[in-house]
Amino acid sequence: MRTELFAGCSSSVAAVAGAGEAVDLQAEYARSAVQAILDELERDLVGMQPVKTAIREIAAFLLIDRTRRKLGMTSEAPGLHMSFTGKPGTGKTTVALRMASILHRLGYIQKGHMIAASRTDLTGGRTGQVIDKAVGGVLFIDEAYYLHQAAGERDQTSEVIETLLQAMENRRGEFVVIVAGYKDRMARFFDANPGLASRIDNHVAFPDYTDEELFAIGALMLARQQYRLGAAAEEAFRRYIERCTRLTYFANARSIRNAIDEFRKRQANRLFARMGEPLAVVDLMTIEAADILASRIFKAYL
Ligand SMILES: Nc1ncnc2c1ncn2[C@@H]1O[C@H](COP(=O)(O)OP(=O)(O)OP(=O)(O)O)[C@@H](O)[C@H]1O
Repeated sequence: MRTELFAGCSSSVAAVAGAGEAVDLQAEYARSAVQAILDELERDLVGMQPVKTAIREIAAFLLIDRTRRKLGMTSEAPGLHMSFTGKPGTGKTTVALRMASILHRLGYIQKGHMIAASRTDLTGGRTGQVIDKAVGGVLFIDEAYYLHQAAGERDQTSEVIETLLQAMENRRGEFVVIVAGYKDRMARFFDANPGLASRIDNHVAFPDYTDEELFAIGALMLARQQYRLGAAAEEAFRRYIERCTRLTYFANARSIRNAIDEFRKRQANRLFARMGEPLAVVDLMTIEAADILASRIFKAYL
């Protein structure tokens, strides 16, 4: 039954030029240097296992596709456009940047840069210019559903989507679009824009971080800047996270980054008040519990 279905297709091994050759996938992989980016992703970003797995799978697919092409095997060009869904601060922009490097190293885009554009950057007849800038790289559109706006603005925004779709068609292979935003709003946006939805082949969901992951992200951010948490500060930071995640404007890792800046400022003021006393390196490095517990978050009724 299956052979009948495929009758007429030259899908036999012998039909491939160089069929006897063995492919050294390891060497192909090493040459692409994609492993380095995946390792960096693993090292620099806490948690996000489903995202890391999805990126690894996309990279594997593209590597195999490239290897097949090198051997002259036919296959349709892979769809490279992507959608990243998740709440604010879950790492979508950060991963999009890494994705741009992966696509570049595998030869799917010429330069590997990323242009981040919001609705304001794209409206007012500017879509073409933005696309020109993105050529050779990735066009990252955060909160893409704002392109689908209230009736009064519909003309402007539908023009953006039309221009984008035209460019995705006519300039295929020249740039990659990554649209990002909240999962439910993106789903509605895709429903309303089937033309765009049908051109996006890769969907990656970014989960919220657990409190433990947020703690590890904070510790990593501090260590990168040569700070450390004093013994009692660890507990204070955990309490901070517990409260922070309950705020309506909580934005995952971004809130943690802001918190760290806040702690650093308080530490600086605490040390400044000790003017005249000698300061040890460890003093300059240490965030104490007091630097955290003075946060407004502990005063607000939560
Ligand atoms: N898993 C992680 N480990 C370490 N740092 C992280 C992680 N996720 C995000 N960050 C850091 O948190 C900050 C916010 O991340 P990013 O801007 O990528 O989020 P986003 O999902 O694009 O947010 P938004 O949708 O609001 O733009 C960045 O400084 C990023 O490096």
